[in-house]
Amino acid sequence: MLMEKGEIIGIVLQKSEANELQGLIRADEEINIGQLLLIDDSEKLSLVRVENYEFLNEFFDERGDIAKSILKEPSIYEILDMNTIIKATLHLIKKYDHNTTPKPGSFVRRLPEIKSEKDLLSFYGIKNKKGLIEYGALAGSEIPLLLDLNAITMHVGVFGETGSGKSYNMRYLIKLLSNIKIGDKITALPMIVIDANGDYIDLASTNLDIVSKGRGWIKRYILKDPKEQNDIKLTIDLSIFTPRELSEFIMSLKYGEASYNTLQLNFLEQVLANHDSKEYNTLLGTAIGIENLRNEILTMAQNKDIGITTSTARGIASALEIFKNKVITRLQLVNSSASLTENTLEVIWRNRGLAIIDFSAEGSPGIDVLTKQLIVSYITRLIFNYLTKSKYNGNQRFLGFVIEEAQNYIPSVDYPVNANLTKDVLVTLATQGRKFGASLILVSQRPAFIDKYVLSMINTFFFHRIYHEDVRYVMSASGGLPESLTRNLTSLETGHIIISGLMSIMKSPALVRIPWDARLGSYAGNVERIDLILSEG
Ligand SMILES: Nc1ncnc2c1ncn2[C@@H]1O[C@H](COP(=O)(O)OP(=O)(O)OP(=O)(O)O)[C@@H](O)[C@H]1O
Repeated sequence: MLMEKGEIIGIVLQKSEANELQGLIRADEEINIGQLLLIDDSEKLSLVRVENYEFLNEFFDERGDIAKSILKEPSIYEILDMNTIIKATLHLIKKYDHNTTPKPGSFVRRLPEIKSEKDLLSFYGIKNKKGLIEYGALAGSEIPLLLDLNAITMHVGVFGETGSGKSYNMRYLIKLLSNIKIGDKITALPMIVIDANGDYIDLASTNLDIVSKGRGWIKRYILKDPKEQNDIKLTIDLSIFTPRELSEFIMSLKYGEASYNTLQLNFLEQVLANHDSKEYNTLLGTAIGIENLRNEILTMAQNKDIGITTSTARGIASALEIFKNKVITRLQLVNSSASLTENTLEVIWRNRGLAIIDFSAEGSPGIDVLTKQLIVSYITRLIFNYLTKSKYNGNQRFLGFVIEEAQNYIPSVDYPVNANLTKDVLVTLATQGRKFGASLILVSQRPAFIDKYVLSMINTFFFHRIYHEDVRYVMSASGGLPESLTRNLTSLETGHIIISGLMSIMKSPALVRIPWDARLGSYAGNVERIDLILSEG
């Protein structure tokens, strides 16, 4: 390694288990679990991760006189401080051009200062940065973590409790994926973002320049009249769905998921199946079409041979009325010439575009979870169809699909949402999509509520601070996150993230900090200080 080495902050005491060292570190050194440090054994360098640490003091004996006098006499803290040291467990993750375990007495150093690209390459032991993007900085240093863009199709999870910084991280990732430098060119990964709370919509308006260097097409899809230049009214084409799926959706709107009457469901399915799927947009997408369908059903109920009662038919008719009010009259969601189609995906691809589907109360007033699922299901199908057709025609395409509040679309059995419409198609996209260039980026506050099978297909994890309840689940699903790191996930600071998995060139989990950038931080989810706002005006 050619670069300068970081400052000495401690020494290695002994080797404990395989790949684990015990070390002593200065007490005034700010270290964090998951942070990387360098071990210097007479110029043989190794990289280690802080797996655990504790403060030790030679006076520590709770029954001793000194302990008692500490409580009586605060000034003794100074003496105590002088005699305190950090004992740390360090996990070996990389040896630089040697194959020996650092001996006791080796120096523990901070990570080096990186002054040039050459330093960066030698730090990571690589020849060039092709396909790699710089992300944040390894904790306790200014060294960016390098992420392998080519592993993004192995799917990504961004998990953390409310307020842990997921949206900011996602905005940062979108910024990076919108400014990918390849040679002299700046390009971008084509992306569709399901924006649950309007945290990304400014990227299509006031903060467009953050993402526009590598992109030629940036739009926000909303469910109200578009007023801004880059706004598009979202409409979808129902002919992509089966009669069963549409019937389940319509009956669920009235009765709740899985609480509908199967007789009604089956009958509606049968009636829809009698029509050509091309008719669905007029039949279900217009007030007249729905009126005709209702009449068709009520008339059929008169015919005793058909075998449904008038009350069954009325139940269906009333569900259709609710569907009309919620989805057609209010949201005007259906149109045979939909505003988002496979052709749109081709436009997104060609322009390295970004489509933000705004589900916030402002962009889509009155939208419910079921209708969000219908839309996500529709988009997932478009993506799958588009990418598979392109690949079979010899044109490999790539598309990143960011889904916030992923538990609403691919819930685990413990989560009180069924998501019949989205779950299967998203599982298919996760399993097969990677071959065709689909990259799922799932964002959630509660990874424990995401379907285990889908979670097992995620190969890169960005862990923010998570809830205690999620720890066990995360350990089993993420595969390979060491126990002490996992336990520490519940107390991570906002802005600190443990990154593990295929995209991280480190290959081993590491603690990374993402710098705060005020412009990137100005978004809907950003919580203003209540005291400051109240004191204004
Ligand atoms: N890297 C960071 N450095 C400093 N502050 C940050 C950082 N990331 C986020 N924050 C702050 O933390 C707060 C919460 O961040 P953010 O909205 O991204 O959290 P979240 O996990 O998306 O929350 P929710 O699940 O409720 O949407 C914001 O007010 C933001 O200002």
